[in-house]
Amino acid sequence: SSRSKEQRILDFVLKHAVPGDPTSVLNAIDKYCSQQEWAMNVGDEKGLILDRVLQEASPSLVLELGTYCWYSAVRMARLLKQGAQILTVEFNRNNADIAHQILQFAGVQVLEGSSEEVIRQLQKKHAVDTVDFIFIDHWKDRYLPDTKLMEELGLLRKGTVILADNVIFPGAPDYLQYVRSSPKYDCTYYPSHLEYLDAEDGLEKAVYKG
Ligand SMILES: O=C(NC/C=C/[C@H]1O[C@@H](n2cnc(C(F)(F)F)c2)[C@H](O)[C@@H]1O)c1cc([N+](=O)[O-])cc(O)c1O
Ligand SMILES: [Mg+2]
Repeated sequence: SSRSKEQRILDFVLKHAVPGDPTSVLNAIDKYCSQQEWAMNVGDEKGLILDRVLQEASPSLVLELGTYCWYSAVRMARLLKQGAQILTVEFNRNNADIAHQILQFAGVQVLEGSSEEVIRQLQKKHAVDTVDFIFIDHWKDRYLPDTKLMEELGLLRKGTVILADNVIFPGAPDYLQYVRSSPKYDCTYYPSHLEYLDAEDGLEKAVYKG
């Protein structure tokens, strides 16, 4: 029996998507979450902005904070160049377990962090030097502390792109204020709407100037 909403999303994907076809996985999740049960995926409207900003950056290493049901990991991985990788961070095991099946189903390969400490372990455990593209979509009060931590650990290089979801709703006001007023970032706001709803939301791109 399906216990959680996330399990029901997985069931719908396994039933309606085409194995190895990541776009069909995205379409299935968007269909389910817009018609049956809302869920906090970045969604198709903001997803198109994510697609464009990601392709423009053409990253070799992507870090995602906040895996949830792997919608954005699948969305990004389907556009990566050969050999590029995604490190996505999720610490709520059942989310990660449920969604892991979605990932394999979509034929997408990503490394998976398992705790908030992953950021500290990136350089040692994952042999990461610097990150090229970061998609931040986890707890909104963690956006700023985690960005500052990545700065302090030297994970950002000149040109690293940080794209943050939900800067309007639920909002990350301290993060927005910080990147927009810091001389270390060039910021661009992309207006959009909350996934599957009409409420205003948007993505903020902050390019690290090194
Ligand atoms: O709260 C929202 N998102 C929070 C998302 C949270 C997800 O990120 C994981 N995480 C938390 N910390 C880490 C890390 F990285 F530290 F390990 C990973 C959590 O386990 C959860 O799966 C949200 C809410 C709304 N909404 O409309 O309410 C709309 C949205 O698009 C949203 O993203
Ligand atoms: Mg979000």
